[in-house]
Amino acid sequence: MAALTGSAKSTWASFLKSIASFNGDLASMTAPPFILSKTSLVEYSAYWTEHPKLFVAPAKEQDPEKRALLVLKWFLSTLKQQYSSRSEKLGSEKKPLNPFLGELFLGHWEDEEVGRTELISEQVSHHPPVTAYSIFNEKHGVKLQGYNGQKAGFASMTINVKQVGIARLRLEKWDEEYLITLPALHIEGLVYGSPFVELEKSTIIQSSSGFFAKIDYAGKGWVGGKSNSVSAELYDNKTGKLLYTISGQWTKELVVKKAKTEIERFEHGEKNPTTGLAIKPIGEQDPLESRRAWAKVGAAIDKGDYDETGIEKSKIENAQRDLRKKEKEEGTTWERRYFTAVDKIDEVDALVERAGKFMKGVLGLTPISMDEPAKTNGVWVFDTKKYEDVVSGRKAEEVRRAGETVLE
Ligand SMILES: CCC(=O)OC[C@H](C)CC[C@H]1O[C@H]2C[C@H]3[C@@H]4CC=C5C[C@@H](O)CC[C@]5(C)[C@H]4CC[C@]3(C)[C@H]2[C@@H]1C
Repeated sequence: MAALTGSAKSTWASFLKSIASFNGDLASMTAPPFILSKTSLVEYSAYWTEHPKLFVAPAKEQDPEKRALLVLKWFLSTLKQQYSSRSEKLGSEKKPLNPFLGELFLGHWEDEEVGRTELISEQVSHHPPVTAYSIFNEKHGVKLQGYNGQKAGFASMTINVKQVGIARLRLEKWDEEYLITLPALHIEGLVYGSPFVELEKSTIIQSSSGFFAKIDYAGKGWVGGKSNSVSAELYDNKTGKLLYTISGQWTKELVVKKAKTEIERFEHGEKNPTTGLAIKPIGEQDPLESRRAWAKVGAAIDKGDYDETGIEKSKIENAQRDLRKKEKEEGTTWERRYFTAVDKIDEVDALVERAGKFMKGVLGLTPISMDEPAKTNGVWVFDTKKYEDVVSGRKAEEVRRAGETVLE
């Protein structure tokens, strides 16, 4: 985005002042119009699998060590989509719409090689905002599910965001599960009115077959480093041996090494184009589906009519307030359509413990710990029974088959 001029500059300056008194809830901030996106945060779950072939590849590999490397490669390939695709498309990071409780984003990717990969994303909590998702490719038995929220702070003209929640990848064919933690990030470029995401600190991937990856993130401020730098190490839990490293920039090229020898380079962008997500035409969507629910707000944002944006947003927010009031009076709570909150997930706890032992015992690092469930109003799991009820009830197949528009 070109440097700000005129009124945009002054509104941005007052916006920056307002962030300084920021209370930690990103969604509550009223950002200047030009930074508003018409995309709701509930859509961001789709960034996990815009390369369906990479998502499914581990299921086809019978060697567990190579499978763990393929999962690491897939994970690293999602970072560019998750954290820099909006800057690339729109010129800077934008502020997503704050999803209302129960908001849905449903779609699928059709790939000639790996078939259909289904996406279900639901805003399972509004205070604090938490999105839960389930993404699965039945044909290859690959299932990703997870949930996430954000704890944000503001310091020296930077918004610091810690992600709460986890992602879990399950490979049915190998009866294998991977625990994936989420990177911390901060928003740079605020002072220029051109915000973008930089990742920081580190995350891990722990596989139930005994492989552990540690992924370190850094930006250009880092020892002569470049922006969007990443360095990952894949270990064998049993022997403690370092098997592979993958390093480079998560927005550009990554180099895979076995021990010290380079064995592969891979990158994204034109060489590895993403697959378009197919969603139902708005007219056929459920009223809770994001693009239908926010259609009038999106149209107002497209027109640049910020008064109308505000009016249409308030209609949605007031309807939500009335719903919450009614539930309170009736002593009911909103029925999540696809997800259920539980206190704990035994498989996850086992992977957290295994990772912690390896980090402390072999790597001399502070073990990871799970966020308290209260931070995300529970630990959210995809409820297959609820899903099947919806599918059978809705005969979703026929509706889905009726012409779909593939997005850009
Ligand atoms: C609140 C202040 C404000 O509006 O500033 C405007 C600026 C655009 C900066 C703040 C917004 O920046 C956006 C970046 C968003 C994250 C991007 C990617 C992901 C990964 C995804 O898997 C989960 C969600 C997450 C963490 C997004 C969370 C919301 C972020 C931080 C937006 C900020 C409001």
